[in-house]
Amino acid sequence: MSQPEAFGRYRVIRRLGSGSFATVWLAQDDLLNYPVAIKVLAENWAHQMDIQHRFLEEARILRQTDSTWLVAVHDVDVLADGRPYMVMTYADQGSVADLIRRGPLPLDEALRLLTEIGQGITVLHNHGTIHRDIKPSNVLLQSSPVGQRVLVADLGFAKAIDEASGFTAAAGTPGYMSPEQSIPGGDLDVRSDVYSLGAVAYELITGKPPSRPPVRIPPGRIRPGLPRELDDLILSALSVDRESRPGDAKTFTDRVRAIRTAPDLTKADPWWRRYRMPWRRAAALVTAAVVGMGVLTGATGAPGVSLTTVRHTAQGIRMGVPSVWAEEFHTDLEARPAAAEAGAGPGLLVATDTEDWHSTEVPSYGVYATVVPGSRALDRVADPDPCPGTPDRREVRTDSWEGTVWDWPECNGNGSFTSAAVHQPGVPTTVYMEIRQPDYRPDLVNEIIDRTVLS
Ligand SMILES: Nc1ncnc2c1ncn2[C@@H]1O[C@H](COP(=O)(O)OP(=O)(O)OP(=O)(O)O)[C@@H](O)[C@H]1O
Repeated sequence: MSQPEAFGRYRVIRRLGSGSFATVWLAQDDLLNYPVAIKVLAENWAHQMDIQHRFLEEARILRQTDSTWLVAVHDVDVLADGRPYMVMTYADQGSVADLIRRGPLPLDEALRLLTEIGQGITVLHNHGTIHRDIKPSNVLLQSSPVGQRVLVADLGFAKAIDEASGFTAAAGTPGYMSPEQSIPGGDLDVRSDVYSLGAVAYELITGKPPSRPPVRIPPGRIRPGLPRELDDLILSALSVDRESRPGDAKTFTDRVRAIRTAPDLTKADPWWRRYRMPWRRAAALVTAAVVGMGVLTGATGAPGVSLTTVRHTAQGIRMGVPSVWAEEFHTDLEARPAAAEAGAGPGLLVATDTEDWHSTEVPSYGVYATVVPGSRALDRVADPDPCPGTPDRREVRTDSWEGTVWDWPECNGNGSFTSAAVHQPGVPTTVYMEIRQPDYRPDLVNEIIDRTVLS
């Protein structure tokens, strides 16, 4: 759409962006000398009555609710060609999605934003409306004399609560929408929005949206040191069973507020979290802070590979991991069933993707290690079939370690998979390891085992 000169008395300045149904323009109200955002329904939708109805319904809800926490609609009108438009508050500071992209937010700021978003959704729930598409890009930010203000926007999917309990078409954004929203015909209530609030909370705090439901990894695993109540609240909001979620946006928001005002909150945020920096650097600092990390470069038995030493003090284990794999870590990952049955506790994982480590259908490269009491043979601790086919079996014997290794040089199209059970000569403690590599290198497996130290 080329830039129009004006919509009524509003002089167009520039395009702010386009979504699936509309284009939004920045314009100036010359009469009141004030900037506004104007959302115009796209031409190809303007003659579809249901879309036009939904567009006007969005404007009506925003006009009727008239809340500090929601984008306000000042006016609606129709262009000569039949396209309706609405005149809204201009959010001059982008969206929460832009903010998250810039790096981790200090915990207090993340919780402030979450409280304000929750207040906006509470206003909608009190009005009898379910938003159905809460996500960081639909939460806008506006500067105000008292600082930055949240404006919940984009009610294009919003629905009256009493209509939503009957047949409801699937709508929402994957990653943020509740499991029941993806079922066409499913009946919805305000707890679908509570799920999305949980997903936004997860992303505000960790920098990434939660995995597909069921979500099992608490945000505190990714950002250690969070108050326990916050982990519990976010995981409960993300429950597949909506009975286990907080009952509505107000209940959720009240709990966020209580966590935010608890006296020891600042202790949960180490000094370096109070500064903005790219997520990757912050993640490296988390690794350093929690497991203790040093980088070993130079001569290693595996040429061309620089190893990062990671140490997990509580489990008394130290490992060398190729630095390029040391992107994420998990200090407490449950072992696979066979190792767990043999007595293995949760172990240390350092990998490119820690979320789906146990699925060999998903690419992830790294090392997992856990300790099993006693001298255990590999076939007593390793799953026999993490990958299709029969593994290559070999024995390892170094100065420090002896044991057995199974290698699947090619596993489900996602590189190689190695299981190993090793112990120090004469010491009745077994280390069970899994190593996943993009290209199979047995010399690197040997190197990783050789450098592992138990204390
Ligand atoms: N009131 C506003 N002030 C400033 N920018 C806005 C405002 N409303 C929308 N925008 C921006 O305009 C763009 C288009 O918004 P729109 O709501 O049409 O779609 P979207 O949310 O990006 O996508 P979709 O509707 O497909 O989910 C977005 O970049 C949005 O941030």
